[in-house]
Amino acid sequence: MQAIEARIFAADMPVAALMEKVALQIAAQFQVRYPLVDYPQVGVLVGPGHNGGDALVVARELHFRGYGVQVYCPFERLKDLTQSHLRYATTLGIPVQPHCALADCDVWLDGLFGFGQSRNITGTVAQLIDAVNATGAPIISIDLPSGIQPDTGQVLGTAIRATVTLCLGLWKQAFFQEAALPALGESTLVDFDIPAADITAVMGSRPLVQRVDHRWALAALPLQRPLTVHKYQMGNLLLVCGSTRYAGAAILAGLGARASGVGMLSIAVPAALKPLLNQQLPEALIIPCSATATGEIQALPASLDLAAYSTIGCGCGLTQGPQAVVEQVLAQGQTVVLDADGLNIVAAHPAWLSRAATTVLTPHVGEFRRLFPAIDLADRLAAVRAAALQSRTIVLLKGARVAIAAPSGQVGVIPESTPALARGGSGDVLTGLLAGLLAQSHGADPVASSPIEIVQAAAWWHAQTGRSLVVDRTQLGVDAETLAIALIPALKQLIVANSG
Ligand SMILES: NC(=O)C1=CN([C@@H]2O[C@H](COP(=O)(O)OP(=O)(O)OC[C@H]3O[C@@H](n4cnc5c(N)ncnc54)[C@H](OP(=O)(O)O)[C@@H]3O)[C@@H](O)[C@H]2O)[C@@H](O)CC1
Ligand SMILES: Nc1ncnc2c1ncn2[C@@H]1O[C@H](COP(=O)(O)OP(=O)(O)O)[C@@H](O)[C@H]1O
Ligand SMILES: [K+]
Repeated sequence: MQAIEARIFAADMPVAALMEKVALQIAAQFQVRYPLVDYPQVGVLVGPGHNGGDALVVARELHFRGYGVQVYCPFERLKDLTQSHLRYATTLGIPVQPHCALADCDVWLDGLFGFGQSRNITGTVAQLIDAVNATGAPIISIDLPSGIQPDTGQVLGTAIRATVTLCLGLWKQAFFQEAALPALGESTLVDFDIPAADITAVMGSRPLVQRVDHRWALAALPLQRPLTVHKYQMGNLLLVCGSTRYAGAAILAGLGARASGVGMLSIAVPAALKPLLNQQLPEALIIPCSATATGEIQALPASLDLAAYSTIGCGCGLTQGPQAVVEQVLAQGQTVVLDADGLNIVAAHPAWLSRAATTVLTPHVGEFRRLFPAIDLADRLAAVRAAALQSRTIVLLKGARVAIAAPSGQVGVIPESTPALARGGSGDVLTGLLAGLLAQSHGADPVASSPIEIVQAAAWWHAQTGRSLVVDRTQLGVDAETLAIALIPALKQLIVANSG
């Protein structure tokens, strides 16, 4: 944004005019959300840079509209434009205080720091932030909550916990980092007509980090089958999963795969699980495998032709016993999705990931650390990209903001999700779902989506299904089986809601 802004100013857009244009929009949104009758007293936090300048323009507008405005500015040196706005506010009679003796305010406007923040916040400024947070009144942050590092989302010592954040122009990366989530509140983008040419000049035609939205995701799903297909052209998926100890993981991955619409589903499990799997998934071909005394897969049947499958999903509920099975699967020439114990096994054998075909790894943070111990997770987006580049695989990092990176360095983020998904088994559903979708992309459709687009679509669909279940069933009601069964009705709703 700094580079884009520099281009706009170099093209002679006056800095003050851009600030005015943006801040008037913020003032308008402020008045809609916090009308004068209910929120007559406004506290405005002003920083030394242009974030503070924005805040002062809003303060001036709110003053003219009849709000009681109190400005807090704990800085002596301000940028020139910010200083001008402060002088004018003072001449209008708006009270300005340096620090923390806070008046009773009904709502706060946070204009301390925006995208120019990088240093730790200390002293009076930190005290001011903590004191405002402690008031319990709503806080609107301009651009970013002050104290949030714009790229990594890390808290710089302390941070405003915003009720609403109005992000200006383009989403800053912090909005997709888990570290920032508690500070962001409801986040909205304020568009101020950045010329597309300036964005492209700085970011290229395709930004390296992108939000996965409904347009991308729905376009990547195989919603229209060719009229004359047969089942093997709509994906032939093999799941290798389960153990006596973790039988449910195999069922949940199977239910996820069912929702993908895959043409043919086979599931290799320890022989003892076959009746259970048959009962739960009557459409699937259950392949009984020899088992160890502790109920883990010992070996895949010698007669099983792994090359016949378009995709293999491996790892859910496997335990760490079947190492040779994971090695055998990765030695095949088709797309492999590796999850859970498949990841834990491969962490000790990274060379197995050197393969020509597509590999998708779906670690949560713990599995990620075992797989990529040298990669720092403080910046999740940078970390997932580094992992994809290092392993030459597609890496899906699970969590509150799922991030998916391809070996090209491209990263997609799922911006909306729900903590209701933080529950055993919901990852197994995702693995089955995305493996089933990937299997279909090797079918009859000549304009199939790329693997990363499909993985992103699966993660988006999974998260959206969680969100829609919360609406019907509260955050307590999103167990993994319910999630798997809800995938299709939720997809229907998503298609209807986003059509036209
Ligand atoms: N293009 C756009 O999107 C538009 C942008 N606009 C607005 O401009 C904002 C960016 O403005 P900005 O560049 O002046 O940076 P901003 O964040 O206000 O402050 C940086 C100042 O804070 C200081 N400072 C930093 N950390 C500190 C600390 N811990 N403790 C103490 N001081 C600290 C830092 O000092 P320095 O590090 O340089 O010593 C510097 O003086 C942007 O977020 C948006 O609100 C709109 O007006 C128009 C459209
Ligand atoms: N706080 C959260 N908010 C949103 N989604 C979450 C959160 N925590 C976990 N998830 C999602 O829930 C799923 C959990 O997967 P995983 O940890 O593999 O569970 P399991 O192995 O038990 O199935 C992942 O899709 C992950 O992204
Ligand atoms: K701010």
